[in-house]
Amino acid sequence: FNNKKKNLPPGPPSLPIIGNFHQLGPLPHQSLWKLSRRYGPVMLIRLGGTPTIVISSPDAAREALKTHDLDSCSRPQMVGTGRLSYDSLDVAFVEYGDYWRELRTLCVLELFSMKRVQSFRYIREEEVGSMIESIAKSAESGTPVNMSEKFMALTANFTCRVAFGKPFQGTELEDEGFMDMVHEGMAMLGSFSASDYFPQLGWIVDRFTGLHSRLEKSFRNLDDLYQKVIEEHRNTNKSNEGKEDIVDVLLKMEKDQTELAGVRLKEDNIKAILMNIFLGGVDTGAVVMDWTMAELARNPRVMRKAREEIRSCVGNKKWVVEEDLSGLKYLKLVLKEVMRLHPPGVLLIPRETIGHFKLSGYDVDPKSCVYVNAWGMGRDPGLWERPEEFVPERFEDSPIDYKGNHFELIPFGAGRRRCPGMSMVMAMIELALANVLHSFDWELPEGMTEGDVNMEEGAGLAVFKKVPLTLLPIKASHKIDA
Ligand code: HEM
Repeated sequence: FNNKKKNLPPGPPSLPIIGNFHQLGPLPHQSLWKLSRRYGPVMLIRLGGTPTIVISSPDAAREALKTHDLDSCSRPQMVGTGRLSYDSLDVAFVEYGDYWRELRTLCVLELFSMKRVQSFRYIREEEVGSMIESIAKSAESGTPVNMSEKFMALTANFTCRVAFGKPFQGTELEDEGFMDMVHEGMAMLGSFSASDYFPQLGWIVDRFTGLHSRLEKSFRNLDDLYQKVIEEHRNTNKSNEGKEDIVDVLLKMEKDQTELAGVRLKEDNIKAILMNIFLGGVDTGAVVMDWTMAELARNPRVMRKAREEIRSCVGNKKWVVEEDLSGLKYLKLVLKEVMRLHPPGVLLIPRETIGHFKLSGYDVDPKSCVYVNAWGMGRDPGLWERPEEFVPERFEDSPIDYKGNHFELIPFGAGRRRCPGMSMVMAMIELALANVLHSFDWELPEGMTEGDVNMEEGAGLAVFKKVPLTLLPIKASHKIDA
């Protein structure tokens, strides 16, 4: 009766019990985009018993994430995210409240501040340097490079050094299977657990399908890893003025008896924050670089133009350094175009509504789940000319950027839950790509043409290239000073 009085958003009919689950398919962002072409930019579906609003237009996204920011800024509490965040002690998946507000402030001011990003500059330069040197070996022997692997190792090394003070490659982190743990953790965060949607009986399904034990195993592996690193930090009396890693900062806060929402910060809070850094930072940065090189390999004109800009700006210097980056205008346009076509978090991180509000004239109830289809908006022919084509010039005289103010391009989200790691990750991505293009010319492996570059997407919390990208590096023909 109540629903009859409400003006609910349109949406596809749903089945009893499962709702619209059967319509999600292996790549839900693509299926939801197709459905929203039919039902409109504010669409209501049901996932099990959860009403879910799917937003697919910049106007509706602005309304939800800016006008009604406070009403839509919580997160749904899920089994996977709850377990891996030590019962919601993290910043990304915890529901809205005092704890989130205080932890978020701490992240913005302390952990991911510009000052902190700058303090990690030497790590970015060293890690990009070692990646370029390892690619140079393949160039010398004429061997194609698996770029997807290279970028993943780069972001993993960078993130481990930033957080733990040591890289992942060549340390026990590599031997203990750190990368597998991160990927499994990402899979668990992105998994659809039956308990989330069918509270009464879902747990039986989760036990039957093995999801429950997989999640427990993933939690235990990650927990052991954090524990070891925390103990190592406690046991070494290092004086690392100016070279503090994130664990150092968090342990200092614990020692200073820092409180979050009236509760003292403890080991579990530290571990939950580390989870956000690893599971938020490793895959996302790597997939952006991977998609960039794939698009450049398919579009030699763009590759040439980006490379020429870098080389004319940097000249004969061996390395592109951070001071050079502000001059690389075209590279920045290339990255906007990559974020348009390949935002890693295709549906952002789901929100949960707190209060009732009207969205484009429709009623949205509290406790509804909200997905924003950033991927769909990036490919909407009503918003972009020839949307499937890779044309960085479209941003040339446009004010649009990806920082959360232009709702047609929001790979980092918008509003109060916008990504706090943006500056940290973009500094790494720009430096790495600029050096990759400066040091080498890139060719497709023998027998391949531009049209053969596979652009299929693989399902995951960060949507990756299904087929890894392999390219042949040729040492740059221009003279580079040693
Ligand atoms: C290209 C790389 C990245 C992309 C595309 C990305 C994207 C996103 C998105 C879409 C959200 C949700 C925003 C919203 O709900 O409006 C988010 C949240 C978040 N991201 Fe990122 N992210 C990236 C890298 C990182 C890195 C490197 C870190 C940490 C070092 C990080 C930490 C976080 C955290 C902690 C949140 C939760 C914020 C909150 O709920 O208050 N992200 N990110």
